[in-house]
Amino acid sequence: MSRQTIVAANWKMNGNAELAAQMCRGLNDEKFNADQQVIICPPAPYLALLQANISNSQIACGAQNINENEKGAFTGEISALMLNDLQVQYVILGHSERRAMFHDSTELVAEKVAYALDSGLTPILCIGETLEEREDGETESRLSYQLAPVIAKVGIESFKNVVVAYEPVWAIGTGKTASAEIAQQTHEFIRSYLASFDADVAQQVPLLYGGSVNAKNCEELFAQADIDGGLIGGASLNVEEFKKICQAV
Ligand SMILES: O=C[C@H](O)COP(=O)(O)O
Repeated sequence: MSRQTIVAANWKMNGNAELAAQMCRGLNDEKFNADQQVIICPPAPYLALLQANISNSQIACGAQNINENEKGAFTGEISALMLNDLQVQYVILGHSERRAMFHDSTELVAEKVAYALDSGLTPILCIGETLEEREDGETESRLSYQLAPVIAKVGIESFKNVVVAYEPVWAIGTGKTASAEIAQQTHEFIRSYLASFDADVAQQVPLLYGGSVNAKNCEELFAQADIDGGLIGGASLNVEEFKKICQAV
């Protein structure tokens, strides 16, 4: 079955109003494949600016995180309702930087995914192993450990509205991409793990690869059977390079 292909930009804490304007100018007139979605996830202050200036119906915006509460005294946080207000459709959850630096535990990520889904947002759920875990042969157990609480919380049916991004921590921002073979093997495992809950749902979930993807290595990665696109960090800060990546999927 054919799945939606997605190229998502995660600017992390980078970019400015000028990059937002350049990105809109550069991408609005691009022609993408019929089933393709492009998602730009800037820092929250630039969401409204991008939303207002994107005119291509295949480009959507995403946030990089939400709080698991509806509203209240949570200084510095943003809520799903605020994203609804701006008509933002996607939200990255469980990124390894948030798990490592901001204490987003697997249970908290599951809560955030549940809250995002309840609010009509589409979560881009990030999972991935460290280099040590890979070398110790723990990749699969780590990935299932990260997926299991989310499946337990929201149910496998809800994964029809979830995008999963596999991002090996050792490949993020390091210039060391997983080889296409390793990435495919791992994506195949993720799909088979989801299939152990529901085979039909597993076939529908877009699985993105993230970790030092650039205009040179993306084609081989995107050609793999279980890689449905990418979550792009550093290379998404350059409009021309990001365009090439979008065209390669
Ligand atoms: O969310 C994006 C990933 O962390 C990948 O970042 P990167 O492309 O800079 O390695």
